Amino acid sequence: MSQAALKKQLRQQYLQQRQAMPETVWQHKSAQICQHLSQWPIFRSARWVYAYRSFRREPSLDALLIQRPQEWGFPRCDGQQIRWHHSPQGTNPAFVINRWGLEEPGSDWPLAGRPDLILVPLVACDRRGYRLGYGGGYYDRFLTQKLAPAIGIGFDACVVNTLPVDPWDQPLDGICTESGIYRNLSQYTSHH
Ligand SMILES: Nc1nc2c(c(=O)[nH]1)N(C=O)[C@@H](CNc1ccc(C(=O)N[C@@H](CCC(=O)O)C(=O)O)cc1)CN2
Ligand SMILES: Nc1ncnc2c1ncn2[C@@H]1O[C@H](COP(=O)(O)OP(=O)(O)OP(=O)(O)O)[C@@H](O)[C@H]1O
Repeated sequence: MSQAALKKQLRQQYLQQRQAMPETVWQHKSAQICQHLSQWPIFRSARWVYAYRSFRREPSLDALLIQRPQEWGFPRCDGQQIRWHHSPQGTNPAFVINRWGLEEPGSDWPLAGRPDLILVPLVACDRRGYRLGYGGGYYDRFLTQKLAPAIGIGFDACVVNTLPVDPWDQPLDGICTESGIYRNLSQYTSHH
């Protein structure tokens, strides 16, 4: 099987597993992830945090977005690139639903500042920090800029020993799951 086909198969497997998660479990685990992040010094001292809107049962960061008067950047797909937009404070701008059904900032929102921390949604991730996403290569292209620590956000069930790696894959600097934050992924012991 080609590497692309293998990645596709793994992507389907992990997405199916995640979609089967009951909503209450998803809410509880998302809240745990938000709790870990909100207590993490690197998060607390970050001014600009690049985040995402939960899609297909990705961990929800809503509890943080509400709680923290931080400067948040959200991704908008513009051709092959991600553009990061700022959601202005004190207002509640309506996200736009894009062609995948994903919530994006409007193209007229102001651009975000340079990130201090990047929260990267995972489909799956391995102990070396290599991740599997939706297959668009958006984060791989963006993370080559190495603007800030990139922390994968996912549930324990999506962390595996090894994923197939392509030359363009950018390893993450850590992950946060419902069981904690792992800067050096070798510290991560399986929770499932
Ligand atoms: N919440 C969230 N926002 C995000 C991302 C993300 O992973 N999570 N992205 C991270 O990149 C970007 C969006 N990337 C995406 C890439 C592909 C598909 C998608 O659904 N693709 C089709 C076909 C894929 C294929 O060609 O095989 C599909 O899966 O059906 C969705 C989002 C930017 N915003
Ligand atoms: N730095 C880059 N420059 C050009 N193309 C890239 C780059 N990084 C990734 N790509 C392309 O993007 C696609 C990424 O596929 P892959 O299956 O690794 O995506 P993914 O990591 O799951 O997706 P995503 O990063 O969107 O979550 C590949 O077709 C690859 O050729």
